[in-house]
Amino acid sequence: MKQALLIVNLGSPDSYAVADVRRYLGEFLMDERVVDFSKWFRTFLVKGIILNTRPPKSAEAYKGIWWEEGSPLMVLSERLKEQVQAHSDMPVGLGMRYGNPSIHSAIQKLKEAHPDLETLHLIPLYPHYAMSSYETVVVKAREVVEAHFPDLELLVKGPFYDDERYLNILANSIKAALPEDYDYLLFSYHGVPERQIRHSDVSKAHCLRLDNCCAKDSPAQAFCYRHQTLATTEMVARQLDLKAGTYSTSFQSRLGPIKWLDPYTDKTIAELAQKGVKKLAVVCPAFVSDCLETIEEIGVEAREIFMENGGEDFTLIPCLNDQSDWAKLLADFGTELYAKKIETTA
Ligand SMILES: C=CC1=C(C)c2cc3[nH]c(cc4nc(cc5[nH]c(cc1n2)c(C)c5CCC(=O)O)C(CCC(=O)O)=C4C)c(C)c3C=C
Ligand SMILES: [Fe+2]
Ligand SMILES: [Fe+2]
Repeated sequence: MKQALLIVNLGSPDSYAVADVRRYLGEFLMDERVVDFSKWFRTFLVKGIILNTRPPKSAEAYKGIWWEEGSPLMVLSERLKEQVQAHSDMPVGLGMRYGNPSIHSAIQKLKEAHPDLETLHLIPLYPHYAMSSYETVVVKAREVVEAHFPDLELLVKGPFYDDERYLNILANSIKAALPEDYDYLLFSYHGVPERQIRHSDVSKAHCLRLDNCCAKDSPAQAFCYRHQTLATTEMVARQLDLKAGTYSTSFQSRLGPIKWLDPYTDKTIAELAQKGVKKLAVVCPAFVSDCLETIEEIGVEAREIFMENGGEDFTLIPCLNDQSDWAKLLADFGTELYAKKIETTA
């Protein structure tokens, strides 16, 4: 078999032990595309402050969501890989940007099983472009291939937030999980610092520099997480025939005192409850697998905020996880031709 498909997700700690969580957070947050300050300031912030304070709290949160087989993100990614394999003629591998199995070990495994491997189709498991998610996977995979597998051709799938098939699958999965009777649907995406949106703007004149930038056509949109998430909400809302005023977008999971994309999910949920929304549903389309950020931050913390502010019924819509139509789409992405060069802002 000369071609293989590699799907790559974010990764989780090996266990919820504090030492494993510290190691994982260290690798994650020392990534220059995640904490994008100068090396000395990143080192001071991450190694000097965050790794001395955050791991016990994060470990406790991981413990609360951990399954018998492991971290939900890992288990669901593994199940997804199996499903994709069931729909694909190519061998399918699974790698994680941080932690295990690394991208290197995933490619190694494919190469060992298929020594004649010539072409690797890489699909970062992120629908949207962000330097801290999609871009860092692509850059890492290129580094690994260049350093260890120089004869391997690497073809990269671009962000697929606007692919009609993906949007159909997402809309249908939301429809299937929405209660018959609900008041409001919130689209909550993982946040990113606003400085990262400006950094990824190739024109350096558009994103968060013009009023209403994300609604204005620009080459910057190919790399603008804010544009791509807002567009996802609108395209899904159209498919679900949602009425204005019954849905909106917010951003979750911020870290530290700098400005992240707003509106923030926690504040939005409190405000919705205070304004009289009683039955709220939340979907998290930046995540393709349920994980700490969906199960705990939305399923537990956001639910509490909603109830404390007068809400009555809270539904967390599951991620696409290992559902068959989604796995088939990934297999189809793998067999389609991605010979065009995928640019990054790197
Ligand atoms: C500067 C910090 C962070 C940026 C920027 C960031 C972007 C980003 N992250 C995801 C997806 C996931 N993040 C997850 C967990 C997580 N994220 C951060 C920080 C940043 N993320 C931290 C510190 C953590 C760990 C948990 C914690 O301590 O709170 C996860 C879940 C992982 C799991 O094991 O379940 C995902 C998935 C995206 C898509 C993104 C940019 C768009
Ligand atoms: Fe994150
Ligand atoms: Fe934008």
